This record gives sequence, structure tokens and C-alpha cells, in this order.
Amino acid sequence: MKTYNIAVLAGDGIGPEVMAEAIKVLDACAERFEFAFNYRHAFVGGAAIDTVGEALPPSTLACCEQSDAILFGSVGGPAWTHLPPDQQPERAALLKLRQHFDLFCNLRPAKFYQGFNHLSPLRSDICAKGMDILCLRELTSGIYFGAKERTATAASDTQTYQRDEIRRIAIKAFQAAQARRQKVTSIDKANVMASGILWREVVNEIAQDFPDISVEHMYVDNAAMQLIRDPSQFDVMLCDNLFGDILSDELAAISGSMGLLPSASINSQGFGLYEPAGGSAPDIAGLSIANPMAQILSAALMLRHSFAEEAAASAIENAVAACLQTHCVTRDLDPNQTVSTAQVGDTIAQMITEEVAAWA
Ligand SMILES: NC(=O)C1=CN([C@@H]2O[C@H](COP(=O)(O)OP(=O)(O)OC[C@H]3O[C@@H](n4cnc5c(N)ncnc54)[C@H](O)[C@@H]3O)[C@@H](O)[C@H]2O)C=CC1
Ligand SMILES: CC(C)CC(=O)C(=O)O
Ligand SMILES: [Mg+2]
Repeated sequence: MKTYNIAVLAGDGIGPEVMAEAIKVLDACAERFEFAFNYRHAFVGGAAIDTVGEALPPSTLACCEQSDAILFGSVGGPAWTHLPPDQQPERAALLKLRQHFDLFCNLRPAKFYQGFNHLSPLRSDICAKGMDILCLRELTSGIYFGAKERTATAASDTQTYQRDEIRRIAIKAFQAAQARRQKVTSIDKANVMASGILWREVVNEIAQDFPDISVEHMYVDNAAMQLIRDPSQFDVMLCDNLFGDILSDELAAISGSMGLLPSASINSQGFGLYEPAGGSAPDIAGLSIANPMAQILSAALMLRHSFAEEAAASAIENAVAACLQTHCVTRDLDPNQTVSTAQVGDTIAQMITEEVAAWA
């Protein structure tokens, strides 16, 4: 039987809670689609600091290197903010993993689920126009990885983009648009930033090779506003590291909750790390109320992009939609609900086993 080796890095806060549900759902897929998973659990982030003294222990990195894909929860939280910045979970574990595996291409797909527009904080007439956006975020360069300086009286972060770094993510965006609605909106701040001017220049060069795709450039401040005014105007949003980070949280909120937005971070060899777009949510950790859907949908992206198991990936996405339709949701999606994290996971796993179809 085909067996996939997965490095499972649950991390901190709600990470272990939502990861448990993703594993449940993956197990249901393995049974229905007749393949197997070999899960290799490893410490990462604050959990690793507390256990072995560093956020990304060599054994965890080795586990990732020896696996077919990484399923990641989330890292960080107030317990570790007193540490020097380069030892904190976010930088020492997550950014390091992204850099180590050169996971430059971050996909964050956001949409309204059929019949669930009311989850969105946007007005119903805006929601009625629909939203189906793929945010493509450059993930291994830009201001998160540039030189940093700190003195007693000042601090600086540097944004540097090389042509090649912009080229490779732009190509991914145009290719993604070919399989979607043929539109790329490239986000920058070319009116004030030198890196933004280069970004726009390179995107225009790549656009020449994709005459079937319409390209539009939008300043990031306008993009933040347009997303709220009319998200239906966007197909693929091409973003640098910082702007993609910020706008994808906005996408999550527009679709209904941070707990709905999955992500895939992929390198040029097709190796990937899959994680919810949100963080460790310390405010709700341990309460069994975290929404596991983003983690579960990230597992679906893993099946699609790392293992080419499209039927299983679609079965998960379908089951999540069906779960939403039966209104089995955590309170981030409906404050009147008392459904637990595990109940959502159980329902989705059961829907996969029973081959339940979403109504749409
Ligand atoms: N990939 C990662 O590991 C990331 C880690 N972080 C870290 O996480 C910690 C908390 O960061 P925040 O800024 O508070 O962002 P966050 O995304 O963890 O939480 C923001 C808000 O969204 C809610 N939320 C997030 N995921 C949810 C879910 N699955 N179900 C229901 N509600 C959910 C939280 O309860 C909170 O109210 C920080 O240490 C931060 O650095 C933040 C983003 C990504
Ligand atoms: C904690 C950051 C390093 C990551 C983040 O916010 C994200 O990937 O969305
Ligand atoms: Mg973020």
C-alpha cells in the first residue's frame, strides 16, 4: 500500500488541538482511499524550547528532511516573548523552516462557502457577488528576512527583493491564474518603495509570457480597502511577504474566521509545509473551542500538492463544506454554538467515511 511519511509539528497554543482533528480526518481518508500515513511527531516552537531548549531542534529538522511533507500547527505565544527575538518560536522555528526548505511559494485560498455568506462581516449585498481568491504570497524574502538592527534608540528592518525572487513567485501566480479566472492582481507600494518599483517591473515582464492572463497592479492600501468593498473583483492576488501576511488575515476575516484559512508553502521541488494561516491563538488555547477547519483544509492542500491525491483532497474540502452546512461549527463562526473542536473533527471524518456530499 502507498505510504506517505508526514512530519507532524503541532507546536503551541491551539496547534496540538487542531492537529489532532487533522490527523483524524487524514486517517478517514487513508481508509477510504486505500493509502497509509506514517506520522512522525516532533517538537517545534515553544513546546520544543520548553522540552529541549531550542525552537527547532536538529532532530525535528532531520525528521522534516526525511519526510515527504510537513504538517505544521502553529508556534509562539506570550510564554516566549521574553526571549531574544532570534530565539523566539516564530523566527527560530517557522521562519527558519521556510528558509531552510526554500518554501518561497505560499498559497492561501479564501472563499465564501455556499449558503454561508452570513459568516462574513461584510454586507450581504457585497457577499452576494461571491469571493474566491487565491492569495499567492512570497514567503522566503522581503522584510522578514532582511537585515535588522536595534540600538537603544532606534530599530530598523530592511526590505530587499532580488529580481529572481520576484520572478519565481510571479510565474506561480500567472500559472495559477491560468487554471482559474485568468486574472492576477499584483499588490505593491511602488509609489513609495524601491522594492515595489522593481516588483511591478518584474511582474510586467513575466506578464508578457502570459498573454491570456489580465494583470492589474494595485497599491496595498487600496487593496486592503477594495477587499472589503468588493472581494469578487479579485482572482489571484500576488503579494510580497509582508503584504501577503497582512492581507491574508483580512481574507480570513472576510470569509468568516481565521479558523477557516489554510495554507501551503511549497518549494521549487514540490516539497511542502502545510499550516493554518492563523497563529497559536493563546486567547482560546486549551478551551476546546478552536476551529480545526483551517488545519484540516491544510491537510487537504498537502494531499493535493505533495501527494497528488486529488480525490482525497476534494473529499476533505467537500466534507468541510458539508460540515458547515449542517451547522456543526465552533463559536468563531457562530457565537451561539457550543460545538467543540473535536466534534467538528469527528463530523468531518465521519462525512469522509460515509462519502457525504455537500449540497452545492
Ligand atoms: N504560523 C504560525 O505559527 C503563526 C504564529 N503566530 C503567533 O501566534 C501567536 C498569537 O498571534 P495572534 O496575533 O493573536 O494571531 P492568531 O491568528 O493566533 O489569533 C488571532 C485571533 O484569531 C483567533 N483564531 C485564530 N485561529 C483560530 C481558530 N483556529 N479558531 C478560532 N479562532 C481562531 C484567535 O482566537 C484570536 O482571537 C503569536 O505568538 C504569533 O506570533 C501568528 C501567526 C502565524
Ligand atoms: C508568525 C509569522 C512568522 C507568520 C505569520 O504570521 C504567517 O505566516 O501568517
Ligand atoms: Mg500571519
